[in-house]
Amino acid sequence: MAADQTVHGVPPSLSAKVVGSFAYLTVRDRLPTILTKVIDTIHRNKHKFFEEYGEEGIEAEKQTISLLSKLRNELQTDKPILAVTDGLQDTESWNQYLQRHQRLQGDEASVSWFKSPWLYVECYMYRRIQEALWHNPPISDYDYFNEGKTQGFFESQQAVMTLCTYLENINKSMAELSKNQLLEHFNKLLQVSLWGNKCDLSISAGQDNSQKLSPIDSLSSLQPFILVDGSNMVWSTLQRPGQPGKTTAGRVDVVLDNAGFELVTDLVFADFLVSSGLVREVHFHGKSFPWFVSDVTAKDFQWTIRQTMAANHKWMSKSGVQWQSYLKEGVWSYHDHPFWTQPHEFCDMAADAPDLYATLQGADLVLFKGDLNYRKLTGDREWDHTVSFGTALRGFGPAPLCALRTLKANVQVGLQQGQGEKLTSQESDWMTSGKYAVIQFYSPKSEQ
Ligand SMILES: O=P(O)(O)OC[C@@]1(O)O[C@H](CO)[C@@H](O)[C@@H]1O
Ligand SMILES: [Mn+2]
Repeated sequence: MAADQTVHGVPPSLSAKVVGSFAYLTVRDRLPTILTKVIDTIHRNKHKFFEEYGEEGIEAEKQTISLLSKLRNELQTDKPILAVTDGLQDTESWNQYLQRHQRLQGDEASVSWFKSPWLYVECYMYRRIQEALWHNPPISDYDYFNEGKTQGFFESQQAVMTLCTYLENINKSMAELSKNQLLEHFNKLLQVSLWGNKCDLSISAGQDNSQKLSPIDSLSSLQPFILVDGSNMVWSTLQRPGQPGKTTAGRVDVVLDNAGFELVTDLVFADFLVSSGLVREVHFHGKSFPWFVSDVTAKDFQWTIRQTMAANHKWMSKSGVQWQSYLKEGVWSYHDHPFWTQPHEFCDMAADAPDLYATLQGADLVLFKGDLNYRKLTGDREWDHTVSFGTALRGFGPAPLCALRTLKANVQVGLQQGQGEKLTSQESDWMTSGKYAVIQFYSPKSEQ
């Protein structure tokens, strides 16, 4: 697919080649800032590497920083995108993707940071950071974003306690709840998970943006900022009125986004789905290495549950213990397929990661958290706002799905006629401020 023109009705990819665009400002300003913070973090932890690995640790720190400084220079001087040179399992896939773009864009020189699709170069930066660590074994498994993710969790403690208390009050009266009361709690916790996505360290280039306000009390004031609300279709997808051979509750897959408070909101929602009997099992999908500053890795997932268990707060620790046992029983499971840390638009998944596509086809509902997932669902292209979500998905539809996203990039589809123009006239940055959100549902069945 040519990246910079409308072909067969598919518009161009967002790109930094458009001077002044959000993609341009991200590649010019925010990505170098994030990269510099990674370099500073590694340099600041030099003593830890020495304590743990002696001189080898010091040498590894030095070599890593030199590789990352070279990467930053490539980025800032718009050099050609280079092949990945490490031995990770997805190296071949990344280099095939590069060759695909080199064929599309004509030659190697034109596949550069400011001339290629924004989605590609932003994902590529995070993969090159991992490559630098991979080349320096003593510190290869160091998580250079860990400090920001753990700080985000600790700074949100008040909100976490409020949320776990709210969950406990629901769970202890679950048997007496009417269907309407259940629906009310469902909608509230779905929206808490939606707004948890505001806590994203990539958009803030690492600046703290933990949850300070009560996640429940602030819902009504946030309601007007939900631009598309498909909650009712999410709810009805989970009802199983005598579906042939499917009397038991279903399976929900959650494609996670950020660690910290957002992850807690996802765990609380998943707890409610199981404890209410709506859902039999939940599969969580995270990232296999540090990604977009605050995205969840396996270590973050386990750490967050352990921290919640160990909290000096009755309902937090009760929740953490429950979550640990869900994992042990297999009611919950955690997966981290390499595809989630590759640059592909999701319409490529069936071809490029058929095993993952088949896994998602086993779900009754797939929730996609956050902005990057939304960009990949819609291909990060310059769609008109009134194009339907189904059109933008371009055939991606392993199961009924719902995007829970606060808007932090200038791609948004499925709006009413005039809705985008009205928002632009009121607030020019409505697509990138993180103030607005969508609960956007799509079912492949509805298209048959
Ligand atoms: O997926 P998330 O965590 O909600 O957001 C990811 C993000 O911060 O990174 C990109 C900007 O650099 C945008 O996709 C978005 O702003
Ligand atoms: Mn993220």
